[in-house]
Amino acid sequence: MIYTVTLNPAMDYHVTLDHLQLGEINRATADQKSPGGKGINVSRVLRRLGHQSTALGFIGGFTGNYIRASIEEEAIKTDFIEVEGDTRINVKIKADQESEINGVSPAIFDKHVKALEKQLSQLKEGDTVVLAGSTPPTLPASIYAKWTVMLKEHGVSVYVDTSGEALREVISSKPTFLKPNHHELSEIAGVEIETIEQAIPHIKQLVGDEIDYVLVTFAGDGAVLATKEQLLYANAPKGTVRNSVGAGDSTVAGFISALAQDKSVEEAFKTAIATGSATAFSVGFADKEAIDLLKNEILVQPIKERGK
Ligand SMILES: Nc1ncnc2c1ncn2[C@@H]1O[C@H](COP(=O)(O)OP(=O)(O)OP(=O)(O)O)[C@@H](O)[C@H]1O
Ligand SMILES: O=P(O)(O)OC[C@@]1(O)O[C@H](CO)[C@@H](O)[C@@H]1O
Repeated sequence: MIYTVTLNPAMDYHVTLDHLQLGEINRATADQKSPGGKGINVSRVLRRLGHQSTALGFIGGFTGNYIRASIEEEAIKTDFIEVEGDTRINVKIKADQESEINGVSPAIFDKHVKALEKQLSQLKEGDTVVLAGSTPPTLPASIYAKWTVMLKEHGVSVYVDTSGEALREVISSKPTFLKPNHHELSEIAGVEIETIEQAIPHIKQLVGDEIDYVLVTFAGDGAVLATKEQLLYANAPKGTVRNSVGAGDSTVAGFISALAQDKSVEEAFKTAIATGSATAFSVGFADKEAIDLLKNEILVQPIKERGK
């Protein structure tokens, strides 16, 4: 079974306007709400790719009810822990450029964490868990690392997509899969990384730290996937970006989907990038038809390192 964990879900409120004028009243030309948070997005894209998953995490209040109802409507299983405060609202502004204001998590207490840990402790060999998104400020940044150790001891594959301190902390717990974008890789490495060439030693270091799959995305400039045996590059297909919210989550879902169908690592990488780009080129999330079409535009090739 596949489980996604979203500790800090959100009702995403997307507003479109021609131009954002700070310090003025801005009037949207369109708006839309959607259930969000990285793990929840992974569950939604997995569903579109034909896979069932159970969405776990903390939800509360009217926004929490909205999230549960909307994703259950998409036939996604949920087993959320209820918290007292309202799940946050994240504002996604699409004007001349994209801007985001992510809200604050409701307080999460020990009893909530214990309830989630009980669920996670029941997972078995062969299960897959996605730990995705920010960790609420009332929880230690080491929480993903702690759970990764416990889950891997139970034979569970652990996919992690997070940022900041939680990302730095999780590396030593050896998750199965890590998906930093190049800005997050810079944070891990402590140096600015702008090119694939600059990224390679740091990506190899993560594989050396015994992470099975390290997938680093460079938005429209392609991506690198490293395993112990392979170092691969994939181009990103060309297209008009309509919405980059959830593109990274779609990448994770595409990778899991292909491996769940016993596809090769190269095919999983190609599916991951096609799924990420199909979402970037869509108004909402990618659908399977768009993903399959984009796969034809992606070439996965080994990276030849200088002097080797
Ligand atoms: N300009 C683009 N052109 C084509 N594909 C894109 C573009 N931007 C993003 N993507 C697709 O989305 C994937 C993830 O993008 P990115 O590197 O921005 O990761 P991220 O920051 O985790 O994403 P998110 O926007 O969800 O936070 C890329 O690997 C690519 O497949
Ligand atoms: O604040 P976090 O947890 O880092 O990210 C949350 C978020 O921006 O990520 C998703 C897109 O990846 C959105 O649905 C959601 O609003």
